[in-house]
Amino acid sequence: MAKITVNKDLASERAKCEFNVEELTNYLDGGRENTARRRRMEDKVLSVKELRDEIPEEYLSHKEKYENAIRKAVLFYKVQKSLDDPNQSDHERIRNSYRSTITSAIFKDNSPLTLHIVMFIPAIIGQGNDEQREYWLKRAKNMEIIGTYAQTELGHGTFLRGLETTATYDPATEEFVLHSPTLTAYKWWPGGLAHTANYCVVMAILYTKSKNCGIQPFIVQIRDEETHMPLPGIKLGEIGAKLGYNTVNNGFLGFDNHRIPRDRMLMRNAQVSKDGTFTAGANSKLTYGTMVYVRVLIVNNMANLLAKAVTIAIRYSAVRRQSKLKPEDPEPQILDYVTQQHKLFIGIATSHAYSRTALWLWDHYAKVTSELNAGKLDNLPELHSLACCLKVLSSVDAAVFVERSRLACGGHGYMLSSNLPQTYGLVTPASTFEGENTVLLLQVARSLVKAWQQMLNGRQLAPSMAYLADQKQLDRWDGSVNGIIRAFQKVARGKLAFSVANFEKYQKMGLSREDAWNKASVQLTAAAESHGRAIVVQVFKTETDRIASSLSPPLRKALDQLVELFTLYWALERLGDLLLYSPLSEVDVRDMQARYEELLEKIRPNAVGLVDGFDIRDEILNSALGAYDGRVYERLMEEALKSPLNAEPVNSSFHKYLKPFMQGKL
Ligand SMILES: CC/C=C\C/C=C\C/C=C\C/C=C\C/C=C\C/C=C\CC/C=C/C(=O)SCCNC(=O)CCNC(=O)[C@H](O)C(C)(C)COP(=O)(O)OP(=O)(O)OC[C@H]1O[C@@H](n2cnc3c(N)ncnc32)[C@H](O)[C@@H]1OP(=O)(O)O
Ligand SMILES: Cc1cc2nc3c(=O)[nH]c(=O)nc-3n(C[C@H](O)[C@H](O)[C@H](O)COP(=O)(O)OP(=O)(O)OC[C@H]3O[C@@H](n4cnc5c(N)ncnc54)[C@H](O)[C@@H]3O)c2cc1C
Repeated sequence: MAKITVNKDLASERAKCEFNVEELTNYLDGGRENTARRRRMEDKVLSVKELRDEIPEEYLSHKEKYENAIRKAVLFYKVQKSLDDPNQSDHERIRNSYRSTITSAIFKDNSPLTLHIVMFIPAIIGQGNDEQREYWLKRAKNMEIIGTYAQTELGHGTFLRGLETTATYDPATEEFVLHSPTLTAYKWWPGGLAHTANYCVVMAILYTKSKNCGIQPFIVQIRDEETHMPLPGIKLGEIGAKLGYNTVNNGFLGFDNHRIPRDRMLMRNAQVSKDGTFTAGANSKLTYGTMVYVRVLIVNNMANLLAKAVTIAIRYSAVRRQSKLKPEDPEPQILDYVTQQHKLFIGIATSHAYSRTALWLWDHYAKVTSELNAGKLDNLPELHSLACCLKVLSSVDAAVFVERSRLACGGHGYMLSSNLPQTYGLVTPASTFEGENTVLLLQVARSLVKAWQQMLNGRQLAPSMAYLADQKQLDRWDGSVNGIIRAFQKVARGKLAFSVANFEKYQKMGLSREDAWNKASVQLTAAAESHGRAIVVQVFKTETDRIASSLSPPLRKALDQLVELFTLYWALERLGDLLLYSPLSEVDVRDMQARYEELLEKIRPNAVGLVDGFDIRDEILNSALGAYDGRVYERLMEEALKSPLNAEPVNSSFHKYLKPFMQGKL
């Protein structure tokens, strides 16, 4: 194997690291064996030369990008399938894949098969009855059919009860007639819908016996299995170029009285019998289950994407030298500027916070799902609320800290060859898809207001909201991490009390419940956000304490520093709230600021070790700035030379336009 020459600054950073990087990687993976398994899988995928791009994706046309993505998606699927362990349960498979970022080595802008894996198959599992699962899952898992999840319409994404696509049952033929009555009823956005999928789960308003029976899922064939032509009565296309996700093949779909057999309604929850009788499910919101599942997965996805961005930015900051700290000294590494540490170390801590939270949430999701399967629905509302608030916080924080990582790389962060802009393109839509963030915060607020009323009625609250019933004053600020967590809970409680009071005040003033809710909604979403912050900080601390207790002291210390940094960062960001709702004094604030700065200093020697610990290979980082060897300038030039414009010394446009223009002939 060729010897790698590592940039000397990066090499000396690695020599400084106080803990064992491999131990950190094992901790993140959940054990040495998991690290080994992940690496074996990466080795195997990366050994397939055809999965690499010869021409960087960014220089392909829109059409070529899609065709290239499909070529790789098929090959990638086959390699992955050959590595699949059939003895793993679905729960284990997903949990074990939480640290896998290998998809990024193949697609800078995501795969056109994502929706098949992430939503189509889970929708069949969650919404199909036993018979339907038996038939459709086999076909979907063997990739005999490719599907997507078609819910959003041109006119409605958030408000599902406002969807316009109808599925009207015709008992004479025992068929549903799918129809898009208006342009705004067209399905719009589903990934893979344009040219990839031949089936999809369509969410439509069911009408039977002339009654609106709410939104129900239908499995609908949209293309011929042989020719791939759209079926009669189906209008399909691609929605066009976007900020990111350009290889995901998002599409539109319209129905012109398209008929499907009765057994294509996914009937795990609600059913329509042959004569058109509708039987409702135990809870109509079980139909929204696929979204809850993906919201849970998104938390982890955000942690992984942020780990990528911050790895690139930290390594670059160790290599890049700029300006002067002291006139007599050489230019320092930009990582020595405390402002740079302030920009980036929080990204490392945030990725850790959400990867711990994501695992905690996944286990909780699995527990509640098995309860739901046994007909116990009590914990569904709390799961919905948790999935909403953690999806919101993780997507907002990831977008902020990925963009901050990009900005921290100066001009070079603007280059596509840094892979930071594309990474931003992958995180930012998560604030919109699977439930627009404000809307989801309002769902969280709704559950909090309900909990508040339950508390006033002396009823027990769901565990994640139990702190609301803690009436004890926080009479002394002790500044400890646990003390700050309690203060965050007080903030959430105080903001909720304030927004409930406002909501009630507006109603007493004569506003309808709905108008009062709307008027109080800025405060309500702020309370929901604070509730989410309190949960993330607490889960990060308790899960780190629980899992890291067996680690070596130096690694334990480094992880505790990240937990403390994360806690202090948010305390300082939310000073106004803490001053309002906790006994924080000016002296305490100054103390926190000093501790925060000390922490940056303590983390500084470990910064490169911490991102090395994420163990994200160069092929996955896909970045001229972030490669392990730190050959930043050489790689930037190598990538620049790949620009098609550099293939010839004089471009033909010179002769065609520039020259005649400069000579006054044009
Ligand atoms: C298998 C995978 C394994 C490995 C992964 C491998 C490879 C992939 C690699 C990485 C991928 C990993 C992760 C994913 C990352 C990225 C994702 C990729 C692509 C994303 C593509 C995007 C897809 C989509 O966007 S699909 C469309 C999503 N749309 C939405 O989310 C719409 C949002 N709107 C709503 O949900 C609802 O309209 C609403 C806002 C909730 C309101 O609904 P409604 O009006 O009906 O309800 P009310 O407000 O009146 O509330 C009534 C009542 O119901 C309760 N409620 C609401 N929702 C739920 C629910 N879901 N569950 C339970 N209960 C619910 C609500 O709280 C109210 O209760 P109360 O009356 O008691 O107050
Ligand atoms: C990259 C990407 C991939 C996607 N993939 C899919 C897919 O595979 N399948 C699919 O079905 N959909 C998909 N979607 C669609 C996505 O789910 C919707 O965009 C999302 O649910 C938001 O709906 P909307 O676009 O209609 O926004 P809107 O609901 O119109 O939101 C616009 C604004 O109105 C505000 N607003 C709306 N309702 C309220 C309210 N009640 N109270 C306060 N404010 C409100 C929002 O906060 C926001 O500021 C995808 C979207 C993106 C960006």
